[in-house]
Amino acid sequence: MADERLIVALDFHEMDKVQALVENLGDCVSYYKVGMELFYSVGVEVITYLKQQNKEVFLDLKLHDIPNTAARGLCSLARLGVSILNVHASGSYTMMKTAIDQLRQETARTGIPCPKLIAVTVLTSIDQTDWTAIGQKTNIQEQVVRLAKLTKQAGLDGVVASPQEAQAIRQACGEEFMIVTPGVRPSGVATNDQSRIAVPMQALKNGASHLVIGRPITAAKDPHAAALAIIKEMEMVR
Ligand SMILES: O=c1ccn([C@@H]2O[C@H](COP(=O)(O)O)[C@@H](O)[C@H]2O)c(=O)[nH]1
Repeated sequence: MADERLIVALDFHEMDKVQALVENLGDCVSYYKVGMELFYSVGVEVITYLKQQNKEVFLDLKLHDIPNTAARGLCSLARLGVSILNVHASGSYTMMKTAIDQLRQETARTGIPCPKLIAVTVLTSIDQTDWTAIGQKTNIQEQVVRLAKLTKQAGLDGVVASPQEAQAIRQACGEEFMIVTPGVRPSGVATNDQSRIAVPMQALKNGASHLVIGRPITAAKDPHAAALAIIKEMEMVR
């Protein structure tokens, strides 16, 4: 049976690959993430398909723009009926506050269910070398916690962060705050371009509310078996 804390990233650009994977995983996965590759290739069709399959959708387009543009973009995306949308926290407190206020007003006005809005802190692919090269002087964890607190103050529902920072965010932002963690790799599986990683059990122990996992499932020889093994590991932490 599905563990609602697992979100599988559908990083494909063809609908037939999406359909094959969703059929293969069946009832063991109830939540999918649609990112730029898939949405820019296929568009709304993939959201319609996943909702027809009774799946929840995290539409991961990571908006990063001036407050009005980001907020209006989110209001347009909310019409798709997805469960989670996101922005970059580095877009500023003002952008996040404008975004959540307008999203709540617009969904209340139109009767559309309001999606959760979360903010990306520091991408899980970024390591200390990348971090220093873009001119950052603080350590990554301090910056992640700073952005998580700002996200909470702006009124958003949670953040995207690495499992390595989940414990510090949980302490700073409380039990109700969503902590969605990509950068999850079962033991012995390729890390690919991820840097700040943890195994599924550790991510949950650190306080993650949801795990986003793509290639360890989608690129596995047997995706169904890979998903079941991850779910079994996750079930050890409740
Ligand atoms: O900081 C971030 C934000 C988003 N992602 C997304 O999560 C998945 C991870 O896929 P894997 O194949 O498990 O690495 C991917 O869609 C990213 O765009 C992230 O990895 N890190």
